[in-house]
Amino acid sequence: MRTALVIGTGLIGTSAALALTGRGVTVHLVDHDPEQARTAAALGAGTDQAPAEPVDLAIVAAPPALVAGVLADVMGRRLARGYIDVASVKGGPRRELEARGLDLSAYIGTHPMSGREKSGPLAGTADLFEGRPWVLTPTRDTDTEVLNLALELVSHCRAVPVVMDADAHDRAVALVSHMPHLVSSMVAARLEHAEEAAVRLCGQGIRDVTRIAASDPRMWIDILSANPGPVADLLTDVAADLEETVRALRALQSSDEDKRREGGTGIADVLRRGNAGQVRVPGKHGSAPRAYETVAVLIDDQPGQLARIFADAERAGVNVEDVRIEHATGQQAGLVQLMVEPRSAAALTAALREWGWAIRQ
Ligand SMILES: NC(=O)c1ccc[n+]([C@@H]2O[C@H](COP(=O)([O-])OP(=O)(O)OC[C@H]3O[C@@H](n4cnc5c(N)ncnc54)[C@H](O)[C@@H]3O)[C@@H](O)[C@H]2O)c1
Ligand SMILES: O=C(O)C(=O)C[C@]1(C(=O)O)C=C[C@@H](O)C=C1
Repeated sequence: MRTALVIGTGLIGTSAALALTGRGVTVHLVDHDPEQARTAAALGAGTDQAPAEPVDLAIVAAPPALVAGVLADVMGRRLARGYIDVASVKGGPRRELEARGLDLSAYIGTHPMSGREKSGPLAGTADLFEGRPWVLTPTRDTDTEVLNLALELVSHCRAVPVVMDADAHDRAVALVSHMPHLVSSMVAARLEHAEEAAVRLCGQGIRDVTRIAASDPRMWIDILSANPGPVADLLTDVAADLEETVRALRALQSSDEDKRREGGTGIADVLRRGNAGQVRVPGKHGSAPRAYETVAVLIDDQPGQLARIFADAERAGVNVEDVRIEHATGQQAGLVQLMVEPRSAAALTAALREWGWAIRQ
């Protein structure tokens, strides 16, 4: 691929454009708000000048409800050899395009399974998709050349291509993205009117559970409106679990010993099933989750501290597999948790301690 056109230069469009530009592709950027395209261009994602001739691949990264209309427009103007969108839902946009009577041989619906709770070009990063699944939904009518262009994009973004049927995709993301998003919002909603004395105690647990609740509601209304059935079915199952759990907790309040035992069994059951589901969440690069050991380092909230820790880990010959940072409330300090292979943990701890880092258990 030599040239691409990104339409919608928000978080996803800018991230893809940054990755493509980094691999030598000439990327043209357009947005319904020209200021967003200018910002993406200023970040090094490409040029906001229109292409003089059709590009190899047009990537539509507009909000889900607008995707079919934008695609129909760019396909009608023959702006590219191949067309993809990156919307979080796949069945609806395809049906809308079919209803418009368009020839869809040059189109593939796609969905990178990576994002952030932040929107706009400033949130974009070239490595956003690295190691993440990127779903492609070709049909038997799809041009091979267009499928190859889409695969090249996925490869430039260092993502992992996964081919699926559009409706199967929508059912799958209802489980792994859309239902969890609503549950996160519902947990976060409990905090809206909570007492400050409670809210100030927020630790990492609630941060993990509520991060995605900070996402743009307009985008999520589009997503959920395009996939209501599968999400409602899953929430019905969650509601049944909630009911069981409330019953078990009430039983734990009982003065009757048998009832308390029953309650304990009910709670243990939901926690056990949670463990069993959680271990199925794939680890980094889609591989099976691995047990890493954590080396925890207390740092001052000063510029450059993180870069120095990573440089020291490299100096110690240890690969950091994952990292998590906890900011201590009201203090200029943070706890950096470096996840490493168990066999490297002792060596890294010793090296960092020797080089003056404050190691915490
Ligand atoms: N945010 C995520 O985590 C995530 C992850 C994977 C896929 N997606 C999908 O990617 C797409 C973009 O999401 P985002 O998070 O980048 O949103 P965003 O709000 O950051 O960016 C969307 C951009 O589209 C522009 N836009 C709106 N209408 C347009 C139009 N008619 N023509 C051209 N541009 C238009 C907006 O001005 C904005 O710059 C959505 O379809 C979303 O479902 C999002
Ligand atoms: O990590 C996040 O912030 C996301 O919400 C990303 C996430 C997800 O659910 O994994 C959200 C919606 C997208 O369609 C794809 C990815």
